[in-house]
Amino acid sequence: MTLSFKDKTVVVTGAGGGLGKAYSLLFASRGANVVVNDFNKDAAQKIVDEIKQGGGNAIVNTSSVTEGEKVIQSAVSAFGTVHILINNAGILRDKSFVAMTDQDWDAVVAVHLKGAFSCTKAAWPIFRKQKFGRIINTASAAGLYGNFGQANYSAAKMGLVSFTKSLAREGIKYNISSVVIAPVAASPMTATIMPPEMLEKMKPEFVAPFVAAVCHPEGPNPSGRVFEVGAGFVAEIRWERSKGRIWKTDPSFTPSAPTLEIAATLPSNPQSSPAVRFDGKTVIITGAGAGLGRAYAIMYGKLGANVVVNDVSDKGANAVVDEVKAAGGKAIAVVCSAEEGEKIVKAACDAFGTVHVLIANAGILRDRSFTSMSEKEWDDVIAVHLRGTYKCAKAVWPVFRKQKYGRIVTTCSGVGIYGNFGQVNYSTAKAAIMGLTKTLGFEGRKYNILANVIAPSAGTAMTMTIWTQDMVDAYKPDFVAPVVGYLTSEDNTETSGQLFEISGGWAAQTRWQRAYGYGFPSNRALTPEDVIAKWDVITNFDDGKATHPTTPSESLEQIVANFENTGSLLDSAIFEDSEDSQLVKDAKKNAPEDSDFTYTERDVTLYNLGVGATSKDLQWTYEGDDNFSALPTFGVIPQFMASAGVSMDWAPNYHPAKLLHGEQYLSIKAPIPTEGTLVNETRLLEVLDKGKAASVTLLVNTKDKASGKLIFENQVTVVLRGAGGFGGKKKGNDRGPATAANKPPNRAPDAVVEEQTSESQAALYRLSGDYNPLHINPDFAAMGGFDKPILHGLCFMGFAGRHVLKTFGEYKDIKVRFAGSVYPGETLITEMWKEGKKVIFTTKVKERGTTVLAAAAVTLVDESGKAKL
Ligand SMILES: CCCCCCC[C@@H](O)CC(=O)SCCNC(=O)CCNC(=O)[C@H](O)C(C)(C)COP(=O)(O)OP(=O)(O)OC[C@H]1O[C@@H](n2cnc3c(N)ncnc32)[C@H](O)[C@@H]1OP(=O)(O)O
Repeated sequence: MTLSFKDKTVVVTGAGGGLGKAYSLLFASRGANVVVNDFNKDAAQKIVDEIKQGGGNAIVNTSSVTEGEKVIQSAVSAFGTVHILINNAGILRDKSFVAMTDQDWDAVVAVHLKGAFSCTKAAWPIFRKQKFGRIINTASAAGLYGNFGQANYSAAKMGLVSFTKSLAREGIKYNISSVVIAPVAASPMTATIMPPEMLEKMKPEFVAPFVAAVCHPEGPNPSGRVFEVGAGFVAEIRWERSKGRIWKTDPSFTPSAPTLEIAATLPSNPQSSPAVRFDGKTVIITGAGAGLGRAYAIMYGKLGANVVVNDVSDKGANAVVDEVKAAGGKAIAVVCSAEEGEKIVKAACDAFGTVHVLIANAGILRDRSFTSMSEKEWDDVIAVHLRGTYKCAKAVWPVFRKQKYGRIVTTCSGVGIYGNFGQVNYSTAKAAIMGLTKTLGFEGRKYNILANVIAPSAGTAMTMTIWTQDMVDAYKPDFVAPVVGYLTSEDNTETSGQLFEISGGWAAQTRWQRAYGYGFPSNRALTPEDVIAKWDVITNFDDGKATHPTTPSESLEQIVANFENTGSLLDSAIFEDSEDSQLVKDAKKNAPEDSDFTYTERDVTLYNLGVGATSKDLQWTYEGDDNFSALPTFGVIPQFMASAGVSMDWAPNYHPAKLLHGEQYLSIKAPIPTEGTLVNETRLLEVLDKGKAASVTLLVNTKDKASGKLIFENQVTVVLRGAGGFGGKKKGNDRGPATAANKPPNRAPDAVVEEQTSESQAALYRLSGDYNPLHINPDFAAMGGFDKPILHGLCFMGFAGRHVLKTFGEYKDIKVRFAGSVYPGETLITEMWKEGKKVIFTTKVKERGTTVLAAAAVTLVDESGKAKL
């Protein structure tokens, strides 16, 4: 299936370069009408020109994304409607939090959050009416995990994650999907912060196909879900919550209560000693006039704190001040919006000298379906929650830094984590707070400032309207407060940048869980169809390989590792006729994703049989034999999947049926284990242009996984017939014994062994891991120019290796050139010449007189032929 976007109109914001450009070009190439939005008219025009030259339809739009109506109207005017909106526009104003200005904060929040809101809001009625709409929002690893120097950007980007989730819930009825991606791609924006070698590997063209795949009406429809995409790597990421802990919710539930498994039926919570206290500590709580804020204030009062009770309600704040005083604490009221962070912090310092703890708790609700949500309802919620949290954190930050102590708890919500119908504004603001807090967690460490974010559920004035009385009683704010108390105490010396869900005496940690995902080869173009073909892998959390990145750099690890992924022979046409075979599936388990190779005595026996050992040689075919061992040439087996996993697709005119094994060098560094787990390190050594053919040599070091001890070194050369003539280097480097000419001396051979292979030799040998159809499938062999399937090169090398072993004893290396092919059933004649520690040999096919192994030699462990490795 080739995805077409004919008759679809796509609006791409920030499309003048980078990702936006790649989206525009890809959608246009698949037949879509594209609105190339960018404030830079020339850049946008260039892209439109390029699209038109290619026969596509596109227009320029230069409106600001905060004027979404204008952006969407341009699509309607030119093309009648809009089907797909890609909210991609973004700016960076990176600064450490201490140096960040309100302008830096506001500009980033405006372009990313308000811009996405505004464009989506304008497209929404059109999507609803036509019952089709696809929205792509652009987050970032900085948003998912927080990032040093990006408090503004992390907040905005994380806000978009929940924006997407809430839109997904609202859009489902109208076939409007929204998906959020955290892309890693080179763009004019990232060019300022990444080295050129990395940028080269992170082409925006590796992100665009994913976006096209999920926007297509027949593509996967992962609405509300989050994906990390870059450098050919794609993985879904989702929330994962610990089972958590439950406390008995009686008066013993204090910040000093250690965790318990099951509490309700247990005695009161034991207390830590010394008990957590806040004597002499000043705690600011915003929105403390009622509900959660009030419960916190009273708890801190009881524990001896100076409490700064902030609220917009004069009455509420003063009543709580009285309650705190009654509970034993000192308190003042600061009546103002949480957005007036400086004022609150100044009042705290004036009254108590400094501040030690900030609980950013103030919030409002302006719930409304997205269709009816006004811009004011959006702005007000973002202002109180997000800007309020930012302003208070910002004001308290220099105080905390100076005294090298500070504890912050900010307030998210289950809605911010999971999204909710009718709360697009609230969920966005709440998630953005999470992004901000994670960044504060990073930036604060050095100054002993710990910042955590909580998602509490409690019966408050805000939830009263939607909860039953039973629920309100069971989920008292008092049952959230002790966890907040602990997190902001001196007892917490470690936990920072974390998210906790807390409710009714229960608390759990929530973190990202990322599917292991799929790495597409980073050396060839990715298509939307490729993405769809691997969808199950991209979204598989259940294969035991999911990861838990916690920082942007941990997130990048797999993405950067994919730079080296040049594809797999197993994924290319070479094995395509065996696609459904269980053998191939099993083989794939070993490589190339992880290059481990685990084997048992059964595998050793199977190999030995595959290269001609029989039940007459019990040491090779019976694991119960005292001398049971692998033949030395078994050393080519553990590395096979790793080297076969290197794609050759980049070679000009490459055809898998035309690939032949050209040479093999194996050096045995240690006695060969008869079972175990080895690990392979593969590296490209050489690509030569031999005129008609290309020759490619790889080096694979195979080590014992547990000890790291080197067991084998292999050098593998393949000849790609028909893939030469690309103007490459013709002569290779001298690689010592791996390239030695090994000419037989001018005398009759010292020994000769003759042995017939069986008709089923290749069928047996392939079970050791080389499932190349060239050796079993007559049609595939015909494509390669053979009348019938040929024997594996490594199989007849194994025969010859056994001939030398039987005649002259153990060797520590072997090198051969595959000079001709062998058909299963043919007779091999190995002629050998002993030259000191070396045995030079050649192998011929008796029936045709053809030399099939040339320039071949082994180095004996010892000249006597008796010594073992
Ligand atoms: C990374 C992947 C991991 C491994 C995957 C392996 C998958 C397996 O399933 C594949 C197999 O097992 S295939 C079976 C075993 N191999 C064969 O049957 C190939 C036999 N060899 C031939 O047919 C020819 O030698 C042939 C066709 C190879 C060359 O013959 P000609 O074209 O006639 O070459 P010639 O004119 O003599 O020489 C041209 C230049 O090529 C070099 N050369 C020749 N034979 C070579 C060989 N076997 N290996 C490497 N280089 C070779 C010559 O030196 C010459 O180079 P220059 O011009 O610089 O002197």
